[in-house]
Amino acid sequence: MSRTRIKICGLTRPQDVRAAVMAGADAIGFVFYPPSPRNVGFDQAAALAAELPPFVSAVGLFVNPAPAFVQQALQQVPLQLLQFHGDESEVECAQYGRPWIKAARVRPGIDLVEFAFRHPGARGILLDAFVDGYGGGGKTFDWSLIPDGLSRPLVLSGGLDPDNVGEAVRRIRPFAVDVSSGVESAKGIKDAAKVAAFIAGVRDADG
Ligand SMILES: O=C(O)c1ccccc1N[C@@H]1O[C@H](COP(=O)(O)O)[C@@H](O)[C@H]1O
Repeated sequence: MSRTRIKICGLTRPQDVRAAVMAGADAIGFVFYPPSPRNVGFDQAAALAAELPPFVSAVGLFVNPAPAFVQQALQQVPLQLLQFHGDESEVECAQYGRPWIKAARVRPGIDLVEFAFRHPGARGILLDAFVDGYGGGGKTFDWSLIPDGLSRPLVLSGGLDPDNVGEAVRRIRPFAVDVSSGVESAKGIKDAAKVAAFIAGVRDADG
């Protein structure tokens, strides 16, 4: 069984970056979306990214961004991956020439096979619950809506936490999991014990 990759998203403080790294996170996420309570500025994200050791990736999360905004982020912050969490098209996501993943906001009726087909350049398809405000809502979705054989690495997110992530990994066997709300004490403030418990839950399920 391969090791499920783990991204901890919405980091705003250096101590939270260190806690995620110490607990074994593979990637951390910076939210570049001003309406989010987890939004960070480019200078702030660059300082946080400087805390990262080798082989831990920095992911930039965007929601329907203006191209100049993404270009500026790329100039100031060493991002290994872009995460598009809005209504961006394949062309809009691909224009930066960087690896990217695309979030689908899952609710009954969505055709995830067709969604993946519409984003052939995405390195992975991230599945999140359909919530107001595009994401980070701490809400799970009906995992039975996930089709077999999505033909792309699947990143499972949406309302994951230390209590349910083991079941999620055992049932879905995603390539990776992504969490924000479920490891927080307040929005944008990570709880080191919850981060450690979340990662332990994934590792336990990996077997
Ligand atoms: O974290 C945010 O504030 C956010 C804002 C806008 C779009 C996405 C956002 N976060 C992503 O949402 C999912 C689910 O988060 P949660 O664990 O349910 O809180 C996750 O992929 C975050 O990266």
